[in-house]
Amino acid sequence: MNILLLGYGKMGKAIEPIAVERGHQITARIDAHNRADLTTIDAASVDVVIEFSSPESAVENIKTCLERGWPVVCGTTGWLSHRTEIEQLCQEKQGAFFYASNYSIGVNLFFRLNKALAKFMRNYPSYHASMTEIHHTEKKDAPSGTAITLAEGLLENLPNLNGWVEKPADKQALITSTDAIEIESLREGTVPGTHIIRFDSDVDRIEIAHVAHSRQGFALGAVVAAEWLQGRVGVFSMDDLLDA
Ligand SMILES: NC(=O)C1=CN([C@@H]2O[C@H](COP(=O)(O)OP(=O)(O)OC[C@H]3O[C@@H](n4cnc5c(N)ncnc54)[C@H](OP(=O)(O)O)[C@@H]3O)[C@@H](O)[C@H]2O)C=CC1
Ligand SMILES: O=C(O)C1=N[C@H](C(=O)O)C[C@H](O)C1
Repeated sequence: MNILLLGYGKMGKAIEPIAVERGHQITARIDAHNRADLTTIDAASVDVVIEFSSPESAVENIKTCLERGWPVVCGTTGWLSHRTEIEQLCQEKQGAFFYASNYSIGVNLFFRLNKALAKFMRNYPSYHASMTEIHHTEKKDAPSGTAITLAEGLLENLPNLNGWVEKPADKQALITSTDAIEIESLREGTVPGTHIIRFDSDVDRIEIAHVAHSRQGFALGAVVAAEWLQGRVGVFSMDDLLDA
């Protein structure tokens, strides 16, 4: 495949060697400085775009690619208030759009474990769910896209909860609102991505965690999604890929 890397920061640079190793070519590397090239590159020279840019630029980037007829694998987080708009454009253009808040297989297994645990905890209302996510200090959005997906998985399965809230930075202890999941976002060093789900009662705690050791898992997942998307039309997620 000929891949256009849209966003050539930490993720774009992690994706490139994996894509090449798997036999693909990088047609172009686009960042904020040469973004104008997106409209001039020969459309036929691109089989798929892998988009990891920034919350502020993702929507325009995706729209430009769909307008140009390019399938898009998007990993950028923090833009989902525009999701419906993008999905409608994809449908209108008969295009292909793949989105995941997290492309690593491990996190996608963890999403399923999280839902299963939530279902199990439904009958134990004395336990209250909360979450901590830890990322590197360059991360622009909070909570992480992955944390929001995890919160949605809990909310689907715990009817006594009515939403999620961000834990204020100056608050000491997590918990104890009974009807919302509190999400704590910590920014430390170069941490690639850690997510911890807790169920606390007055007497104990049940905890599950996913810890990424590097960006390799995210990058490999994005390339596999790009391969899978070839020849498909529609809007897709990791569940479509994993269950195919
Ligand atoms: N779904 C997943 O599995 C994962 C998602 N992410 C998400 O991916 C995104 C990118 O992460 P990361 O690579 O760490 O971020 P970086 O900040 O390291 O890189 C962002 C890149 O996007 C470029 N960029 C900024 N604005 C534009 C624009 N208008 N058009 C084109 N490119 C632009 C930057 O260019 P310049 O350097 O010139 O400013 C830079 O090359 C984040 O939203 C992050 O949360 C990250 C890891 C995994
Ligand atoms: O910005 C990051 O680095 C990451 N972002 C994604 C998110 O917001 O969930 C995925 C991963 O945790 C790394």
